[in-house]
Amino acid sequence: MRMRACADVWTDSAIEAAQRALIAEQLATQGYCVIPNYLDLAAQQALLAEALAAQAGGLFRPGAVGHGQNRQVESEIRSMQLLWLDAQFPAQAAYLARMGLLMTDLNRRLFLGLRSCEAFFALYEPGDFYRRHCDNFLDASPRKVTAVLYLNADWQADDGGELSLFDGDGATPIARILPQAGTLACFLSRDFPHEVCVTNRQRIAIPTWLRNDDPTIPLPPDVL
Ligand SMILES: O=C(O)CCC(=O)C(=O)O
Ligand SMILES: [Fe+2]
Repeated sequence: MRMRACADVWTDSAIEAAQRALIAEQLATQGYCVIPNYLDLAAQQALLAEALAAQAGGLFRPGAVGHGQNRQVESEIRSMQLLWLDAQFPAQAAYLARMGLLMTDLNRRLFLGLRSCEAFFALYEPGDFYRRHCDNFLDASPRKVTAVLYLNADWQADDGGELSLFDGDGATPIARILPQAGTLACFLSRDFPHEVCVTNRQRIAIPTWLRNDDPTIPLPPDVL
């Protein structure tokens, strides 16, 4: 039993290290990557259970777009609900810890200077969408890398809800990613305008930003 446990631990961390190396390589060469099965089934299901419990508790709030006085709930741009991750819950803590390891590795390989991470559950009900936008407009934002983890089992092409990535001028489609449970989509925040197409079924994701600002300066609680 001990041998077995050790082997499992070794295998898991070797897979994670290989995933981190692949993410770094593809961010360096093409600016984005898509990793199916980034999380194993148990970890996916634990995160989904925490998200659904929060939804049942009425903890999600409508998404808003913009900053400060321009901040608004803009249903033309985005229609969804969100809840910031909370490390008091074990599956969320494990996910954030894994993002911490990814940041460290990306810094070592690509010198990105990543220092903090923010992540939220995003809940899209049928008919919801997020029109084309950029997570880091004109490099003014500390968000350097966007990672999005999906939690939706058995997603089919006609369920809609794809993440579409566009080239820098926002005109040419580069990739369409199904929000399949366990898949991680990762891209340089400044370089890829993107949109969430209208979804035909409930769609839950964890958008995550890896940032290069100081984690000791608290983020305003409602900036998105
Ligand atoms: O859920 C996704 O696929 C992407 C979400 C997104 O672009 C965002 O929240 O900024
Ligand atoms: Fe985005």
